[in-house]
Amino acid sequence: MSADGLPETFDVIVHPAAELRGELRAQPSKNYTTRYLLAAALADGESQVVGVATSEDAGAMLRCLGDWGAGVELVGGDAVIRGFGAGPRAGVTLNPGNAGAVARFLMGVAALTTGTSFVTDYPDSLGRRPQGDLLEALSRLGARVQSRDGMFPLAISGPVRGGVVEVSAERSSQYASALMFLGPLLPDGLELRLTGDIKSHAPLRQTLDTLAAFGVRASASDDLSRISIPGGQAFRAGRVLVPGDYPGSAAILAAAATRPGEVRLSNLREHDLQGEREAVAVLREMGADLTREGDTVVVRGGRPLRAVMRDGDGFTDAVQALTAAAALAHGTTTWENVYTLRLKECDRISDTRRELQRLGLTVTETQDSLTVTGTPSLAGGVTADGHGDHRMIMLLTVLGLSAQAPIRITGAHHIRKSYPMFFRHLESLGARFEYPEATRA
Ligand SMILES: O=C(O)C1=C[C@@H](OP(=O)(O)O)[C@@H](O)[C@H](O)C1
Ligand SMILES: C=C(OP(=O)(O)O)C(=O)O
Repeated sequence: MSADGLPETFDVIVHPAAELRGELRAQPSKNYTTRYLLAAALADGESQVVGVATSEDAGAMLRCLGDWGAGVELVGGDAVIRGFGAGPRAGVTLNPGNAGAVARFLMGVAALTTGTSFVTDYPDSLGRRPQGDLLEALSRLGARVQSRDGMFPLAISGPVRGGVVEVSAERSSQYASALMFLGPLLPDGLELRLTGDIKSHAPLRQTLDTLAAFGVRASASDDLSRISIPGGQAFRAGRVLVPGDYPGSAAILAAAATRPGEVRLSNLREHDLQGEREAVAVLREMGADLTREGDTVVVRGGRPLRAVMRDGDGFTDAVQALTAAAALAHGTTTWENVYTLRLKECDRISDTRRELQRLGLTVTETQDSLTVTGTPSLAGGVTADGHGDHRMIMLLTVLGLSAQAPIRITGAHHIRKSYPMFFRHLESLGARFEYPEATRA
């Protein structure tokens, strides 16, 4: 049994829910947890990260930082980190599990060491995601890199001095974020030139925000194509509070909007750099009744929804949750500029099309867009593949709550990558699930 009281691996059977009603506190942000933990480890001295996520990705970051020599202690819901400053241990093999952001951020910092190796126990997911753009930038800075065609397993050795370097931001913003954690600790700092059509601006701003929270100076052009980080700086140990998580909460909001009832979701601050905050506005544009009372979003669900047409890049980790709402709306929704969804835990364009078609929906895709025609009456009664992807599992779960017959989702334990209490949270709102033995690894 895990902390959520569920078996180690399981499928989930989602039963239709007549209504969802109650109050929840949004879980801690995934993106801020990973950033604050890393920044705390890069500081000399002891930092307190208050209210850290308990997901597998947070666990992966804690494990890797410990392996590199940081002191890691969990006290209640907080992490107390004794940092290694600019000196992570050399000759260590890190395993970031299936956590893309964790892997990339650590790969950047690895250039401080005289050798760090990276392996993953998710060869079919993280093992297939591209790392070449970051490896290229590191090697241009003078690091020695080895990889399997730009993918895991890989090895990185410094030291490097810094200077001007280009990095592509077309496939992921995580490569540039990785270099932003490295830059302040290099003698010459980094002058980053982000090339290509820059994707995921919001996480880049979260990285800048994190540097500032740890006393690191950095400046960026408005379009983020130039980021300047003076060298010879130190991360300043301190106490930081992790805000609520918008990407995971987007799935709760979508569920609440598509079922009758009333759900209050707290711990979602209005002024926040998480791009997935936009899920609130998108659901409103679809016709859902969402109001805000301070940090609480109140959803009065069950109103008919209508399709929208949106550039989805600004809220990349909420696209799948919002696709569930779109699949239950009148009309045809298109998410444009979402090519990078193909490079996440699964191909979130083609795999999503396949799963929605299996549920009887009309879905089309282009290289960088996904289009779904909604139906107010979803039959259900099928088994859908979770593709080992937490956000696919969230999407299918939201649909199951509105279907006429139960939906089984395979490999549903992968929800723990980012939102271990997802099913428990929905149960507290009145949803009903069964957790049979997993039929997918
Ligand atoms: O920097 C981060 O923490 C993240 C950046 C985004 O990735 P991309 O930059 O690859 O879009 C996002 O999808 C991921 O979940 C977390
Ligand atoms: C893509 C995601 O995470 P990562 O890139 O960190 O694996 C996500 O959380 O949806």
